[in-house]
Amino acid sequence: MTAIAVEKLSKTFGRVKALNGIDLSIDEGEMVALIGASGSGKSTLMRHIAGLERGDAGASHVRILGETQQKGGKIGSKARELRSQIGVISQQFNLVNRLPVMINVLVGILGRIPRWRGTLGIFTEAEKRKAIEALGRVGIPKTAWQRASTLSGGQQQRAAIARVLMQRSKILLADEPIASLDPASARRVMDVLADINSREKMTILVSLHQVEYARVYCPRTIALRDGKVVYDGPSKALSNDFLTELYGSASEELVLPADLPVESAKRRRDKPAKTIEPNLGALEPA
Ligand SMILES: Nc1ncnc2c1ncn2[C@@H]1O[C@H](COP(=O)(O)OP(=O)(O)OP(=O)(O)O)[C@@H](O)[C@H]1O
Repeated sequence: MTAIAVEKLSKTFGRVKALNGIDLSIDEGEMVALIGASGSGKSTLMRHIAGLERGDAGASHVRILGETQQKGGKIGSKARELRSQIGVISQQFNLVNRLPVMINVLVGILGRIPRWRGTLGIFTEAEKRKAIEALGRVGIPKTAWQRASTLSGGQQQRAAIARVLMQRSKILLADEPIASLDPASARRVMDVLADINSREKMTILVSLHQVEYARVYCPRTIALRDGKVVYDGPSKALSNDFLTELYGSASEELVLPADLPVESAKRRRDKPAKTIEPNLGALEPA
């Protein structure tokens, strides 16, 4: 089934045409990179797919899992329901710093439990166990009772991914998830995304500045320039020469990190990731 289908989507902010007739289709279970220089429209496209923004009036149509999310600049009647099928992570992590990691992860189920329970922060033992499992899945089960603010950037991003796992959404939109991370943390986050994609079959669209990560982790890349799709195809076909030609002077924005050990990252991706089993007894609050 098609997870994300975008037709003729345009978005104008004042005089800026942020999106200019975008057409794309992503099947369920794909992991696709979205690349482009700063200002090319990546975040704007993500926000439209997430249902957070309406496109210009016209012939546009955005469908999520076969259902209309917006059409001709109007939000569809199923949009709210569809929103729960889309998990979003971003460069900013969006965790509540003063709360324990566990509570931040449990926020992922708020859409599925009675509102009063969410408001009072009352979660069942089974829900808490699931949250710890999700933290185990992203490799940081022992951080469950730490304040979110005490985690490193890479750990915070993995906690944000655990929250999406709790949400049980079918699609994950990751808007520059590794932009503020050092290379080692960035690789760990990308490993986790690749693992979730292969094991949960979660559809992932991940925007990246660093083309090398797209090459290593995503079989397919969609490239934007000035709000238009200028490339949609296999990531391995994206040579530096091709990108320099495609982007001209803007290709400097797509710097390839020299220190990404491509081969070892590939080996890691091919190898099934280890799940760290949580030690529940050791994780009770002090
Ligand atoms: N809310 C807004 N109001 C006005 N202009 C906007 C708004 N959001 C985006 N834009 C403009 O739309 C264009 C695309 O922006 P967008 O943030 O989508 O690019 P991007 O590819 O995600 O860039 P970056 O890699 O720097 O995050 C830019 O020219 C930006 O200034």
